[in-house]
Amino acid sequence: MAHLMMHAQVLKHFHKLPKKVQKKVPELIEKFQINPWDTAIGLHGLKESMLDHKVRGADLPDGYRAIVIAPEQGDTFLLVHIDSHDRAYAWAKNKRFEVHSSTGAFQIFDVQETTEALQDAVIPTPTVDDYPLQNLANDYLFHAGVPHLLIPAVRQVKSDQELEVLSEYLPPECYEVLVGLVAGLSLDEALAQALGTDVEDEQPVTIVGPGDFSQLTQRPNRDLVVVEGEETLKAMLEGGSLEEWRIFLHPQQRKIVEWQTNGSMSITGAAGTGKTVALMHRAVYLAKHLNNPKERILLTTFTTNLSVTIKSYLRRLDPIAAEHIEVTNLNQLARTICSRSGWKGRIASPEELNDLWDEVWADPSIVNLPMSKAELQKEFELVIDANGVDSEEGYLTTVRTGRPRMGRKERREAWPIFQAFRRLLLKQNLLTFEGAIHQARFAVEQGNFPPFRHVLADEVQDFSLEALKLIAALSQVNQGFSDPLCVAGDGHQRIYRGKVPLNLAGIYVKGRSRQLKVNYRTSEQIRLFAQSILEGTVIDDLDLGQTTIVGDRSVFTGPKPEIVQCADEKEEAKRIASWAKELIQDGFASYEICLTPYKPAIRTALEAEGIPTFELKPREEDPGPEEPGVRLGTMKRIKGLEFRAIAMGCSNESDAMNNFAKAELLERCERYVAATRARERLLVCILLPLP
Ligand SMILES: Nc1ncnc2c1ncn2[C@@H]1O[C@H](COP(=O)(O)OP(=O)(O)OP(=O)(O)O)[C@@H](O)[C@H]1O
Repeated sequence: MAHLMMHAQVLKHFHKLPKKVQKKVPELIEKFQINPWDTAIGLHGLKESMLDHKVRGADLPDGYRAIVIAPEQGDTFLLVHIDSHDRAYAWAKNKRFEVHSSTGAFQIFDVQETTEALQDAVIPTPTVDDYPLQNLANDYLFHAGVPHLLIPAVRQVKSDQELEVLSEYLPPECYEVLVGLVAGLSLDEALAQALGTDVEDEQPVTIVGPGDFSQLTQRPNRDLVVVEGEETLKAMLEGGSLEEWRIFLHPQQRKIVEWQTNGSMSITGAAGTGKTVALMHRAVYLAKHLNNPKERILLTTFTTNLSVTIKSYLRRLDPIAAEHIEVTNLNQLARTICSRSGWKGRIASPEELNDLWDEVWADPSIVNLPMSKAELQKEFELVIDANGVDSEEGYLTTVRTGRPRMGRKERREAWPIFQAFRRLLLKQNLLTFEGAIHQARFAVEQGNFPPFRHVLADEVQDFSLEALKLIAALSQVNQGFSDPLCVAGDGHQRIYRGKVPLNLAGIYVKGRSRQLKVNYRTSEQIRLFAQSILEGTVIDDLDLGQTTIVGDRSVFTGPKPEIVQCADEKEEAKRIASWAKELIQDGFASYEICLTPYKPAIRTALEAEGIPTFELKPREEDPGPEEPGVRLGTMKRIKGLEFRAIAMGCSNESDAMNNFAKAELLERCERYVAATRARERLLVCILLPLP
C-alpha cells in the first residue's frame, strides 16, 4: 500500500487553511493510499518551474495547492506544504527534498537562501580564524549529515553567531550535529544525539539515492508522520491545532519510548528537554504492549502539580492506553499503599509536626543538644526520615551528604531525640511523609500491596532514598522482568534535598541511560541565562556520574532576559508591574505571565495598574485560560509548570541571585527551576549593590 507522510509544518499551519481546503486533505490522503497515480488526485509534475524534479502539485479548492514530493524509489509520498497557488509554488521553487544517504534523514533545504543568509548576516568578523567547522574535510561534513550542496556554505561559518544564523536554513538534525561538533562532541556522539541511534545497534543506511523514500516510514524521523486517514488526522489535530509533542518526537525521545531494557533505565536532561513528554509516550507505548490487560502501569512524580498535568496529557495522548496507567504523586502513592495495606492513621500536617517537636523540646530529660533545635529537626527530616534510619547503629553509618559535620558522639546524643519524636508520632497514629513512604515500602516488600508491571517515575532528583527504594520495590527491579522501571530527572533541578544516587537504592541504570539535549521549552537566551546561575557547580547524572550540558541547545531564540537592579521591594514591585503591563499590551494573556516568589507588594502594584492577579496555591491546579490573572506563586509551586513570561523578584540582600558564589546549591537550583519555566520572556530583579 502506498503511504502519504505529512510534514510537521503542514499540520502546524493546518488550522489556518480555509475550511474547504481542510476538508479535502483527508480525501487526498485516502486516494493516495488506494492509488497515488489516480488521475482524480490531480497530481501534476512541475519539472520546468522547480529545481527539484520530484516536486508535484495537487489541486485543492479555492486555488490552493498541495506540494507533494514523489519518490524515485518506494511508494511513500510526502505532503510537505499547502498554500495558495502562487505562494505554494514560490515556496517549493528553489528547494531540494532529499534523503541524506549517510544519515538517512529526510531534508529540505535551499542552497541559495542558505548562502545568502550567511552573506547578509551582520556579524563582526571573529579575531580567531580557526573555527572548528572550517578545518573539517568535506567527507567528514557529509558524514555529519550536511548535504553535499551545502558543504561550501558550512565551510564558510567562522563563529557561533554565524552557525546560529544557519539554524533556520540547515536541516534540523544536521544543525544539531554541527552544534555538537563545535561544542566538542565526537562525530559518533553528535550523530547519536541528533539521530537517537547507538553506534552498536545502528541499522546501516542502505538507500540508493536522494529520491529513495522506501525506508522513511521505518526510520526515526522528527518531522514526518504517516497519516492513515481522516480519523488519524482528526486525532492529531484535536482541538483544531497541533500539539507537536503528541506527534513529533525527537529521535532521542523516540528511542527512549521504544527502548526495551532488561533492567531499570534513566532519562536525564536539563530543564525543558522533553523528559516528561518522553516518559508519557513510553507509558502509553508500554500500555499498548501489555501481555495481559489486567497488568497495571504506575507513573509517579514528586510534585502534585506535575501528576495533575500528566494525567490530563495522557488522556489526550491515548485515552484507551491511559486507562491502564495509574498516575499519582509520591505523597498520594504512599498514602494509598499504606491505607490499602491496613494502616488506619494519617499523615501529620506541618502544624502537627511542629506541635510534636515542641513537646519533645519541653521534655526535661532532653538536655544535651548536639546542634540547634532547628538543625536537629532538619537532621530528622533529611537524614533519619528520608533514609529510613531505624537504629542508632544505622545512623552512625548513614551518608549525610550536604549536612553540617557531626561526629559519632554528636550522633549518639541526637539519637534519643529522634526516638522521642518518633514515639510521639506513633502515639497519635501519625506518620511523616517520609515515614509513610517507609511504611509503604514495607507493605510492598511483605506482599501486602501488589507490584506494578511497569513503573515510571518523574522528578526523581528529589526522591529520598526511601522513595527510590519504594519505586524499586513496586517495579520488582531485580526479578528479571523486561522494562521494569524508567526514571526521569535532572540534577540541575534538585531543590528539596541532597543527591541520592540511584545505585544506593538498588536501581542500576549503567548502560541504560539516555540524556536529552534539545530544549523545546525555553528560548536559547533564557536557557543560557538559567545555566549561568549554576556556573561552576558540578551536577550529577542522578547516579554516580556527572552530567554535562555540552551540545545542549534550544529549538528557538528570543529576546535576552532583562536583568534590572532595584533599590528595594517597592521599586521591584513597580518594575515588575510595568513590565507585566507592557507584555499585556503586546498581546500576552495575563495567565501566561507568572511572578515569583509571591510577594504582597507585587500584587498590590499589579492591581494598582488594573491588572488582575491569581495566586497559585499549593496543591491546587492552575486553571489556565479559564481564569484570567497574572500568576503569583512560590518558586517551588511553579515547578512542573511553564509560562510565556516569568518575572523573578529578589530584592533581598541574601537572595541567591545577588551572589551566586555565596549561595547554597539548593537555592541556586531553585532559581534555575524558576528561570526555566519561562518560554519567551524573563525579567530578573536583583538588589542594587550596597555603596
Ligand atoms: N518532541 C517535542 N516536540 C515539541 N514540543 C516538545 C517536544 N517534547 C517536549 N516538548 C515541549 O517542551 C516543553 C518541555 O517538555 P517537558 O516538560 O517534557 O520537559 P522536561 O525535560 O520534563 O522539563 P522539566 O525538567 O523542566 O520539567 C513542553 O512544553 C513540551 O510540550
